[in-house]
Formats: sequence, structure tokens, C-alpha cells
Amino acid sequence: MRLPPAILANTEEVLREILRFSAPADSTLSRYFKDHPRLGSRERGAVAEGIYAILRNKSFFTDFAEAGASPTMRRLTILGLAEAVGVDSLGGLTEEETEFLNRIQEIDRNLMPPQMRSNLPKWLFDKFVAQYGEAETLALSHALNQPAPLDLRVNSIKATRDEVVAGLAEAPIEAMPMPYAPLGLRVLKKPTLQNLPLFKSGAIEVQDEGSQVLSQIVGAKRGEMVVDFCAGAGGKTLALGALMRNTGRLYAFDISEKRLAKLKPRLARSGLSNVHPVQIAHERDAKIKRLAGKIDRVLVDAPCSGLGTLRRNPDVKWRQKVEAVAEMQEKQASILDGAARLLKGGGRLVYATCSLLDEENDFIVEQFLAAHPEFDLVPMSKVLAEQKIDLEMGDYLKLLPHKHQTDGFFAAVMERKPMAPKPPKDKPADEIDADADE
Ligand SMILES: C[S@@+](CC[C@H](N)C(=O)[O-])C[C@H]1O[C@@H](n2cnc3c(N)ncnc32)[C@H](O)[C@@H]1O
Repeated sequence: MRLPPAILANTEEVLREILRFSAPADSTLSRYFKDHPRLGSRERGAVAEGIYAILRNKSFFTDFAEAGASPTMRRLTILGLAEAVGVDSLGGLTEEETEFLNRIQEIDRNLMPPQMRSNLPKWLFDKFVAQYGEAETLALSHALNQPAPLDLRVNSIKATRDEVVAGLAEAPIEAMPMPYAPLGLRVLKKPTLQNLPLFKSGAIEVQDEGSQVLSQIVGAKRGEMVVDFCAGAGGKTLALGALMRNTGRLYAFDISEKRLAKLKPRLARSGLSNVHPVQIAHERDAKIKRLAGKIDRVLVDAPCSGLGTLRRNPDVKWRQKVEAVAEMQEKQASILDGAARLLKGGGRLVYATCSLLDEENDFIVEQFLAAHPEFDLVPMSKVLAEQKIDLEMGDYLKLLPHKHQTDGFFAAVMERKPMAPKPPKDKPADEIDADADE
């Protein structure tokens, strides 16, 4: 069935706003839908998918849209909607526009210059080529320009993976176990989940497989003291709390009250009672000091450029700036430094990002280790073997959309060396040393 011609006007209207890049595309879209309550769910879906298709393919769509008689914005809209819903579902095109679309469909995209084929801004294309080489950059950018699949995490304190597969089948929703995340399921279509009893009861959460693997490698165990330093809306917090079997104490820190507020309803659904959300002012907050040297595991899921999530947030590549990456590095180093104080001897510190740039990843970890001889790197190959995750990695976890079909993620695990016992208060330190020599 064809979409009503008015969809073209709606998409063009919201596109104009989104291309100003003054706010994230998903929040602009939500606001637009709230202001246009008459749009049905099929129409809303078409507008959103059309916008995302334009953001994913902006470089070559813009190039084509600029050549022709009708206004560029209208042509961009037509290209995006045709890509998202198919030419046959589009109503209200003029003859000239239909011809334009047919011409574009015949173009072999492989003949375009590499940067245009990648649909990345020049600064980012250059950075990726320097790091991955041109052939891999093209494979990576191709994967980043596809919509992400829908991944679920089974909440192991509420259900098993098999029970969830059976429950989804009744809906009927087909779901496949995922290769790396032991509690992960990939849903083949994209059904609405919010009204399913499995969702309402907290037996499932939406979470990318890469994000699930990252929670798993923290290695949090029953009864431990754990800190999720940059918990946000709690995607990884919830996974950690379940891995701890709802025991011990899991602090969810973040500076953002708004993000922590989003964690609350998810927490209520999850049935976890071991999670303690705490808003902190910054990474040196006095609330953190009280826990110094007492924590078994700390996850720093650091704020980053977010370039690993382009499948979901294609606007990020156009909104992100090269200068912002440098600013981000300073923040990442400072947060990692602040979080490291929490660990007890033998405790593990996990640094993670959803960035694909070495400068936010390897570089931050190497700089940290050089300044903190009290920490040793635990090779990721060892950590993955401990967790029985069948992934080939060296020192670090580097999940890549074109290789692992996940969002792009980086993680490193560092272990604090055992601490020297503190001298008793009534005995001077040099006396303790003399005793130890005997
Ligand atoms: C990558 S997001 C975290 C995503 C979250 N862990 C999840 O799995 O959904 C980074 C978070 O770091 C928070 N943040 C930024 N600066 C911080 C700081 N100095 N201390 C703690 N959290 C901070 C941001 O508010 C944001 O929620």
C-alpha cells in the first residue's frame, strides 16, 4: 500500500530541522511526532526511516540532489524515503521526480570516490584510513551505514534464554541466540516490544550484543562491591546487577540526573535490589572518596565520540567535530584516574568506550598504565577465556560492526597489584620494615 503523499512534506519539514544539527536526530524526531499526533505509526515509521536513510547516505544523496530542477531538500527527501520504504510505496511524485529516482537507482555506487562511498565526513574518513587502511575503512563504513539489528538481553534473575525464546515464539516473534553474549538474543524483525508480558515483567531488556559482552568482561561476581562509574540510563548496570545474582552492592554513578532518572523504571522492572544510583558532581566528588580502596570491580564506560554507534545514531558523524575528540580525551583520562582510586588490591578496572578511534581507546589506556605502575593490564584474551566467550582478541577488546555484527566497542581490563599492608598506627613505618626483614 502506498504512503500518503503528505509524508513527503512531513519528512522534508523535519529534515530541515535535523540538518541544522543543533540537537540529536532522535530527540528532534520525537518532538516532531509529539507535535503531529495525527501521524499514524506506519507514517511515523516511514518519516523516521527516511530521515535515517538520508543521514546514513548524506554524502552521495547530496551530490545527486544538487543536480536537477526541483529544490535540493525535496530531492534529498525523495531519495531518503525511496531508500527506506522502496520507490513503489511512495505516492505524490511528479514524472520528473520518478525519472530522477530511476536514474539514481542505475548508478553503480562502487564507481564513486572512496570518501563519498564511505558517506563519512572528510576528517573522519582520513582518521579511519590512517588507522584501519582504506579497504577496511570502506568495509567498516558500509557496516556503520546499515541499520542495527534488534538485540535483547535475557534478565537471568527472571528467566532463562530458552524460556524467553519460547515466550517470544508465542507472540509470534522469532529470536536467535547470539554467538558472543551468553544471554543475548537477536530478533529477526523489529516488533514493538513494550507491550509484551516478557518486557513488562523485566525478563528482557534491549541491549546490543557488544554492550552485553562488555558487561560480561567486567567479571562481577556474587557478593562483590562494584561501581559502574558512568552508568547513564543503566544499560550495563542492569546486566552487571544480574551477573552478581542480585547480591553484593553495585553503585551506579553518573553526573547526569536526567540519565540516572531513566535508570529508575528499568531498575524497578528488573527486580534488582543490589543497585544504588548515586549522582556525583564530577570524578573527584567526595562521595567517591569514601569508597576508595574498597571496590572489587569498576567499570568506566567513558563519555566518548560515540562513533561506534553510527548504525543507530547516523547523525553523530555529522554532528561530531575533530576538536571535540581532543576535549573528550582529557575527560576520559581524568575520569579513569578518578575511578582508579576506588579499587582494592587485586580489584579490576575496566575502561570502555563506544568509539572506534585509537586516540580515545588504546592511547588513554597506555597513558594511564604509564602513570599508574600499581595497575597491570590483563590481556583481553585471558579475560575472554575466563568468561568462556569465543572471541579472538589480543590485549584489548575491539568489537567492529563489519566483523562482529555489533556496535563498535573498545575495552581494556587492568588489575590493581596487591596493596602493601598498612603499618599499625602506633608503630613507625621503618620499624615495620625492620620486622619484615627478620
Ligand atoms: C557512554 S555513556 C554511558 C552509557 C551507560 N553506561 C550505558 O550502558 O547505558 C557515558 C556517561 O558518562 C557520564 N559522565 C560524563 N562525565 C562523567 C563524570 N565525570 N563522571 C561520571 N559520569 C560521567 C555521562 O553523563 C554519560 O551518561
